[in-house]
Amino acid sequence: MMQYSQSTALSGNSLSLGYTHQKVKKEILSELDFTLFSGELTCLLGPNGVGKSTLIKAILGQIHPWKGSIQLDQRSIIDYSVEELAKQIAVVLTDPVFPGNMTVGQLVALGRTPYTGWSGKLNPADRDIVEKALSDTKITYLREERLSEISDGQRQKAMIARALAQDGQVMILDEPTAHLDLVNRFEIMSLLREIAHSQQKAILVVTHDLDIAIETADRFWLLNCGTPLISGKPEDLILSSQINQLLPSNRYRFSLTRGRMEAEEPNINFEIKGPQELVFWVKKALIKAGIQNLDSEVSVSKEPFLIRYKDKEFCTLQELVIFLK
Ligand SMILES: Nc1ncnc2c1ncn2[C@@H]1O[C@H](COP(=O)(O)OP(=O)(O)OP(=O)(O)O)[C@@H](O)[C@H]1O
Repeated sequence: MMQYSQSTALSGNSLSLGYTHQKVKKEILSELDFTLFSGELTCLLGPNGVGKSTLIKAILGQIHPWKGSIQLDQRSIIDYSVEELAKQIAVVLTDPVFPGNMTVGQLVALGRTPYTGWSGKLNPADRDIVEKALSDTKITYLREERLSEISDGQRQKAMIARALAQDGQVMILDEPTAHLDLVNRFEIMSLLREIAHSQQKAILVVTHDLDIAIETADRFWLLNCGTPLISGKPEDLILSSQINQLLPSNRYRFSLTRGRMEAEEPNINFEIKGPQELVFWVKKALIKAGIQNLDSEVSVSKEPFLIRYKDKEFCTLQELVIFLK
Protein backbone atom coordinates (compact mmCIF):
# COMPACT_ATOMS: atom_id res chain seq x y z
CA MET A 1 0.00 0.00 0.00
CA MET A 2 1.22 3.53 -0.75
CA GLN A 3 2.57 5.48 2.24
CA TYR A 4 1.99 9.22 2.45
CA SER A 5 4.17 11.36 4.65
CA GLN A 6 3.03 14.42 6.53
CA SER A 7 4.93 16.81 8.70
CA THR A 8 4.56 16.04 12.40
CA ALA A 9 4.13 19.02 14.72
CA LEU A 10 3.60 17.17 17.98
CA SER A 11 3.31 13.56 19.07
CA GLY A 12 2.45 11.53 22.14
CA ASN A 13 3.85 8.12 22.89
CA SER A 14 2.42 5.62 25.40
CA LEU A 15 1.08 8.54 27.35
CA SER A 16 -0.60 7.94 30.70
CA LEU A 17 -2.14 10.88 32.55
CA GLY A 18 -3.95 11.33 35.81
CA TYR A 19 -4.33 13.25 39.06
CA THR A 20 -3.18 12.54 42.58
CA HIS A 21 -5.24 13.66 45.57
CA GLN A 22 -4.06 13.01 49.08
CA LYS A 23 -1.74 10.31 47.75
CA VAL A 24 -4.61 8.60 45.91
CA LYS A 25 -3.82 8.24 42.22
CA LYS A 26 -6.61 8.48 39.66
CA GLU A 27 -5.57 7.52 36.15
CA ILE A 28 -7.60 9.30 33.46
CA LEU A 29 -5.88 8.31 30.20
CA SER A 30 -3.51 5.45 29.56
CA GLU A 31 -1.17 4.35 26.80
CA LEU A 32 -2.23 7.05 24.36
CA ASP A 33 -0.42 7.42 21.05
CA PHE A 34 -1.13 10.33 18.74
CA THR A 35 0.36 12.61 16.12
CA LEU A 36 -0.72 16.16 15.38
CA PHE A 37 0.17 17.12 11.82
CA SER A 38 1.13 20.54 10.46
CA GLY A 39 -1.24 22.00 7.89
CA GLU A 40 -4.27 20.24 9.37
CA LEU A 41 -7.28 21.14 11.46
CA THR A 42 -7.70 18.28 13.94
CA CYS A 43 -10.82 17.98 16.11
CA LEU A 44 -10.65 16.13 19.41
CA LEU A 45 -14.03 14.59 20.20
CA GLY A 46 -15.18 12.45 23.08
CA PRO A 47 -17.82 12.24 25.79
CA ASN A 48 -17.86 14.53 28.84
CA GLY A 49 -15.26 13.58 31.41
CA VAL A 50 -13.23 11.27 29.15
CA GLY A 51 -10.09 13.39 29.57
CA LYS A 52 -9.92 15.85 26.66
CA SER A 53 -8.98 18.82 28.85
CA THR A 54 -6.56 16.61 30.75
CA LEU A 55 -4.80 15.79 27.48
CA ILE A 56 -4.71 19.48 26.55
CA LYS A 57 -3.21 20.33 29.96
CA ALA A 58 -0.46 17.76 29.32
CA ILE A 59 0.26 19.19 25.86
CA LEU A 60 0.54 22.64 27.44
CA GLY A 61 2.98 21.24 29.99
CA GLN A 62 0.58 22.02 32.88
CA ILE A 63 0.54 18.43 34.12
CA HIS A 64 3.30 15.89 33.69
CA PRO A 65 2.72 12.46 32.18
CA TRP A 66 2.81 9.53 34.57
CA LYS A 67 4.19 7.49 31.72
CA GLY A 68 5.31 8.17 28.17
CA SER A 69 6.00 11.58 26.70
CA ILE A 70 4.81 14.35 24.42
CA GLN A 71 7.34 15.45 21.84
CA LEU A 72 7.49 18.82 20.14
CA ASP A 73 10.32 19.19 17.63
CA GLN A 74 11.91 15.99 18.94
CA ARG A 75 12.04 17.41 22.46
CA SER A 76 9.86 16.44 25.37
CA ILE A 77 7.30 19.10 26.31
CA ILE A 78 8.39 18.97 29.94
CA ASP A 79 11.91 20.08 28.96
CA TYR A 80 10.59 23.37 27.54
CA SER A 81 10.50 26.48 29.70
CA VAL A 82 7.15 28.30 29.91
CA GLU A 83 8.53 31.07 27.66
CA GLU A 84 9.86 28.62 25.07
CA LEU A 85 6.58 26.74 24.98
CA ALA A 86 4.58 29.97 24.58
CA LYS A 87 6.52 30.65 21.37
CA GLN A 88 5.54 27.25 19.99
CA ILE A 89 2.01 26.61 21.25
CA ALA A 90 -0.79 29.17 21.40
CA VAL A 91 -3.94 28.36 23.29
CA VAL A 92 -7.51 29.69 23.24
CA LEU A 93 -9.53 28.59 26.26
CA THR A 94 -13.33 28.40 26.55
CA ASP A 95 -13.93 31.33 28.87
CA PRO A 96 -11.02 33.73 28.57
CA VAL A 97 -10.89 36.58 31.06
CA PHE A 98 -9.77 39.89 29.64
CA PRO A 99 -10.89 43.34 30.73
CA GLY A 100 -13.89 44.52 28.73
CA ASN A 101 -12.36 47.94 28.15
CA MET A 102 -9.38 46.43 26.33
CA THR A 103 -9.55 46.99 22.57
CA VAL A 104 -9.33 44.19 20.03
CA GLY A 105 -5.98 45.62 18.85
CA GLN A 106 -4.59 45.55 22.40
CA LEU A 107 -5.78 41.98 22.91
CA VAL A 108 -4.15 40.78 19.70
CA ALA A 109 -0.93 42.62 20.62
CA LEU A 110 -0.87 40.53 23.82
CA GLY A 111 -0.09 37.58 21.56
CA ARG A 112 3.41 39.07 21.17
CA THR A 113 4.09 38.87 24.94
CA PRO A 114 6.37 35.81 24.66
CA TYR A 115 8.63 37.95 22.44
CA THR A 116 8.28 41.39 24.01
CA GLY A 117 8.17 40.37 27.67
CA TRP A 118 5.61 42.02 29.95
CA SER A 119 6.69 45.53 28.86
CA GLY A 120 4.56 44.75 25.80
CA LYS A 121 6.58 47.18 23.67
CA LEU A 122 6.09 46.19 20.06
CA ASN A 123 8.81 46.70 17.46
CA PRO A 124 7.86 47.22 13.78
CA ALA A 125 8.10 43.46 13.09
CA ASP A 126 5.74 42.74 16.01
CA ARG A 127 3.29 45.35 14.72
CA ASP A 128 3.35 43.74 11.26
CA ILE A 129 2.54 40.36 12.81
CA VAL A 130 -0.35 41.84 14.81
CA GLU A 131 -1.73 43.50 11.66
CA LYS A 132 -1.43 40.26 9.73
CA ALA A 133 -3.22 38.35 12.51
CA LEU A 134 -6.07 40.89 12.41
CA SER A 135 -6.25 40.66 8.65
CA ASP A 136 -6.01 36.82 8.54
CA THR A 137 -8.99 36.61 10.87
CA LYS A 138 -10.81 39.35 8.91
CA ILE A 139 -11.27 41.65 11.89
CA THR A 140 -9.00 44.59 11.01
CA TYR A 141 -12.14 46.78 11.11
CA LEU A 142 -12.58 45.90 14.79
CA ARG A 143 -9.11 47.06 15.89
CA GLU A 144 -10.33 50.00 18.00
CA GLU A 145 -13.48 48.31 19.34
CA ARG A 146 -13.70 47.37 23.01
CA LEU A 147 -14.07 43.68 23.91
CA SER A 148 -17.23 44.42 25.88
CA GLU A 149 -18.83 46.05 22.84
CA ILE A 150 -18.43 43.32 20.22
CA SER A 151 -20.37 40.11 19.66
CA ASP A 152 -19.35 36.68 21.00
CA GLY A 153 -18.40 35.58 17.48
CA GLN A 154 -16.23 38.68 16.93
CA ARG A 155 -14.61 38.18 20.35
CA GLN A 156 -13.78 34.59 19.46
CA LYS A 157 -12.14 35.77 16.22
CA ALA A 158 -10.14 38.29 18.27
CA MET A 159 -8.98 35.45 20.56
CA ILE A 160 -7.89 33.47 17.51
CA ALA A 161 -6.06 36.54 16.17
CA ARG A 162 -4.23 36.85 19.51
CA ALA A 163 -3.21 33.18 19.26
CA LEU A 164 -2.06 33.74 15.67
CA ALA A 165 0.03 36.75 16.71
CA GLN A 166 1.85 34.37 19.06
CA ASP A 167 3.18 32.85 15.85
CA GLY A 168 3.72 29.31 17.12
CA GLN A 169 3.49 26.20 14.97
CA VAL A 170 0.71 24.71 17.11
CA MET A 171 -2.64 26.24 18.09
CA ILE A 172 -4.95 24.62 20.60
CA LEU A 173 -8.54 25.73 21.14
CA ASP A 174 -10.86 24.37 23.82
CA GLU A 175 -14.47 24.52 22.59
CA PRO A 176 -14.04 27.76 20.61
CA THR A 177 -17.60 27.62 19.29
CA ALA A 178 -19.34 26.80 22.59
CA HIS A 179 -21.46 29.97 22.87
CA LEU A 180 -21.92 30.74 19.19
CA ASP A 181 -24.84 30.46 16.80
CA LEU A 182 -24.78 28.04 13.88
CA VAL A 183 -23.41 30.47 11.29
CA ASN A 184 -20.64 31.73 13.60
CA ARG A 185 -19.72 28.16 14.60
CA PHE A 186 -19.31 27.28 10.97
CA GLU A 187 -17.40 30.48 10.22
CA ILE A 188 -14.94 30.05 13.11
CA MET A 189 -14.17 26.44 12.22
CA SER A 190 -13.79 27.27 8.52
CA LEU A 191 -11.46 30.12 9.45
CA LEU A 192 -9.33 27.74 11.53
CA ARG A 193 -9.08 25.26 8.68
CA GLU A 194 -8.12 28.06 6.28
CA ILE A 195 -5.35 29.16 8.69
CA ALA A 196 -4.11 25.57 9.16
CA HIS A 197 -3.90 25.08 5.40
CA SER A 198 -2.51 28.46 4.35
CA GLN A 199 0.02 28.84 7.20
CA GLN A 200 0.86 25.15 7.68
CA LYS A 201 -0.09 25.33 11.34
CA ALA A 202 -1.15 22.33 13.38
CA ILE A 203 -4.51 23.29 14.90
CA LEU A 204 -6.18 21.14 17.53
CA VAL A 205 -9.76 21.97 18.50
CA VAL A 206 -11.65 20.31 21.35
CA THR A 207 -15.29 20.26 20.39
CA HIS A 208 -18.63 18.54 20.96
CA ASP A 209 -19.93 19.99 17.72
CA LEU A 210 -19.86 16.88 15.56
CA ASP A 211 -21.85 18.29 12.62
CA ILE A 212 -19.57 21.29 12.12
CA ALA A 213 -16.47 19.21 12.82
CA ILE A 214 -17.45 16.79 10.05
CA GLU A 215 -17.85 19.71 7.66
CA THR A 216 -14.55 21.37 8.50
CA ALA A 217 -11.95 19.09 10.13
CA ASP A 218 -9.14 17.40 8.23
CA ARG A 219 -8.70 14.85 10.99
CA PHE A 220 -10.57 13.55 14.02
CA TRP A 221 -9.11 12.29 17.24
CA LEU A 222 -11.75 10.18 18.97
CA LEU A 223 -11.24 9.63 22.66
CA ASN A 224 -13.21 7.09 24.60
CA CYS A 225 -12.85 5.46 28.00
CA GLY A 226 -10.33 2.63 28.07
CA THR A 227 -9.70 2.49 24.31
CA PRO A 228 -6.77 3.78 22.26
CA LEU A 229 -7.15 7.21 20.70
CA ILE A 230 -8.53 6.79 17.17
CA SER A 231 -7.12 9.17 14.58
CA GLY A 232 -8.21 9.52 10.99
CA LYS A 233 -9.98 11.50 8.32
CA PRO A 234 -13.60 12.07 9.46
CA GLU A 235 -14.94 10.43 6.31
CA ASP A 236 -12.73 7.34 6.85
CA LEU A 237 -13.94 7.03 10.46
CA ILE A 238 -17.55 7.37 9.30
CA LEU A 239 -17.22 4.79 6.55
CA SER A 240 -15.45 2.34 8.88
CA SER A 241 -18.14 2.94 11.59
CA GLN A 242 -15.41 3.90 14.09
CA ILE A 243 -17.31 7.16 14.56
CA ASN A 244 -19.82 5.11 16.57
CA GLN A 245 -17.16 5.00 19.31
CA LEU A 246 -18.55 8.38 20.29
CA LEU A 247 -21.82 6.65 21.18
CA PRO A 248 -21.46 4.25 24.07
CA SER A 249 -25.16 3.38 23.96
CA ASN A 250 -26.77 1.41 21.13
CA ARG A 251 -29.78 3.77 21.28
CA TYR A 252 -27.96 6.04 18.85
CA ARG A 253 -26.08 5.43 15.64
CA PHE A 254 -24.37 7.45 12.95
CA SER A 255 -26.44 7.61 9.77
CA LEU A 256 -24.15 7.12 6.77
CA THR A 257 -26.68 8.60 4.39
CA ARG A 258 -27.58 11.66 6.44
CA GLY A 259 -24.12 12.21 7.94
CA ARG A 260 -25.21 12.70 11.53
CA MET A 261 -26.02 10.97 14.80
CA GLU A 262 -29.57 9.68 15.03
CA ALA A 263 -31.64 7.81 17.57
CA GLU A 264 -31.97 4.12 16.70
CA GLU A 265 -35.40 3.69 15.07
CA PRO A 266 -37.98 1.67 16.99
CA ASN A 267 -39.84 -1.13 15.18
CA ILE A 268 -42.59 0.57 13.24
CA ASN A 269 -45.66 -0.96 11.74
CA PHE A 270 -46.89 1.57 9.21
CA GLU A 271 -46.21 2.63 5.67
CA ILE A 272 -45.80 6.12 4.24
CA LYS A 273 -45.99 6.78 0.51
CA GLY A 274 -44.72 9.88 -1.26
CA PRO A 275 -41.50 11.72 -2.21
CA GLN A 276 -38.55 10.36 -0.19
CA GLU A 277 -37.66 13.64 1.53
CA LEU A 278 -41.26 14.13 2.70
CA VAL A 279 -41.61 10.52 3.86
CA PHE A 280 -38.47 11.03 5.99
CA TRP A 281 -39.98 13.96 7.93
CA VAL A 282 -43.44 12.42 8.30
CA LYS A 283 -41.85 9.26 9.72
CA LYS A 284 -39.71 11.30 12.09
CA ALA A 285 -42.72 13.25 13.42
CA LEU A 286 -44.74 10.06 13.96
CA ILE A 287 -41.90 8.26 15.76
CA LYS A 288 -41.27 11.30 17.97
CA ALA A 289 -44.95 11.37 18.86
CA GLY A 290 -44.65 7.72 19.94
CA ILE A 291 -46.78 6.41 17.06
CA GLN A 292 -45.48 3.01 15.94
CA ASN A 293 -48.60 1.26 14.63
CA LEU A 294 -51.20 2.44 12.11
CA ASP A 295 -53.89 0.36 10.45
CA SER A 296 -53.82 2.26 7.14
CA GLU A 297 -51.19 3.72 4.88
CA VAL A 298 -50.21 7.42 5.15
CA SER A 299 -49.56 9.26 1.90
CA VAL A 300 -47.90 12.61 1.53
CA SER A 301 -47.61 14.93 -1.45
CA LYS A 302 -46.01 18.29 -2.11
CA GLU A 303 -47.24 21.44 -3.83
CA PRO A 304 -49.54 21.64 -2.07
CA PHE A 305 -48.17 19.84 0.98
CA LEU A 306 -50.91 17.43 1.96
CA ILE A 307 -51.02 14.32 4.10
CA ARG A 308 -53.76 11.74 3.61
CA TYR A 309 -54.72 9.12 6.14
CA LYS A 310 -57.83 6.99 5.58
CA ASP A 311 -60.39 9.48 4.15
CA LYS A 312 -58.91 12.51 5.94
CA GLU A 313 -56.56 15.23 4.70
CA PHE A 314 -54.11 17.20 6.84
CA CYS A 315 -52.13 20.32 5.96
CA THR A 316 -49.57 19.94 8.75
CA LEU A 317 -47.95 17.11 10.68
CA GLN A 318 -49.22 18.77 13.84
CA GLU A 319 -52.83 18.14 12.71
CA LEU A 320 -52.04 14.53 11.74
CA VAL A 321 -50.36 13.76 15.07
CA ILE A 322 -53.25 15.29 17.07
CA PHE A 323 -55.73 13.20 15.05
CA LEU A 324 -53.76 9.98 15.57
CA LYS A 325 -53.14 10.39 19.30
N1 LIG B 1 -7.71 18.84 38.80
C1 LIG B 1 -8.30 17.64 38.83
N2 LIG B 1 -8.14 16.80 39.88
C2 LIG B 1 -8.71 15.59 39.91
N3 LIG B 1 -9.48 15.08 38.91
C3 LIG B 1 -9.69 15.87 37.85
C4 LIG B 1 -9.12 17.18 37.76
N4 LIG B 1 -9.49 17.72 36.56
C5 LIG B 1 -10.26 16.79 35.96
N5 LIG B 1 -10.38 15.69 36.72
C6 LIG B 1 -11.11 14.47 36.38
O1 LIG B 1 -10.56 13.93 35.21
C7 LIG B 1 -11.59 13.38 34.39
C8 LIG B 1 -11.48 13.97 32.99
O2 LIG B 1 -11.77 15.35 33.08
P1 LIG B 1 -11.56 16.30 31.83
O3 LIG B 1 -11.95 17.68 32.26
O4 LIG B 1 -10.20 16.11 31.25
O5 LIG B 1 -12.66 15.70 30.82
P2 LIG B 1 -13.18 16.31 29.45
O6 LIG B 1 -13.18 15.20 28.45
O7 LIG B 1 -12.43 17.53 29.07
O8 LIG B 1 -14.68 16.67 29.82
P3 LIG B 1 -15.70 17.75 29.20
O9 LIG B 1 -16.07 17.29 27.83
O10 LIG B 1 -16.86 17.67 30.14
O11 LIG B 1 -15.02 19.09 29.23
C9 LIG B 1 -12.91 13.65 35.08
O12 LIG B 1 -13.28 12.48 35.78
C10 LIG B 1 -12.57 14.75 36.07
O13 LIG B 1 -13.36 14.66 37.23
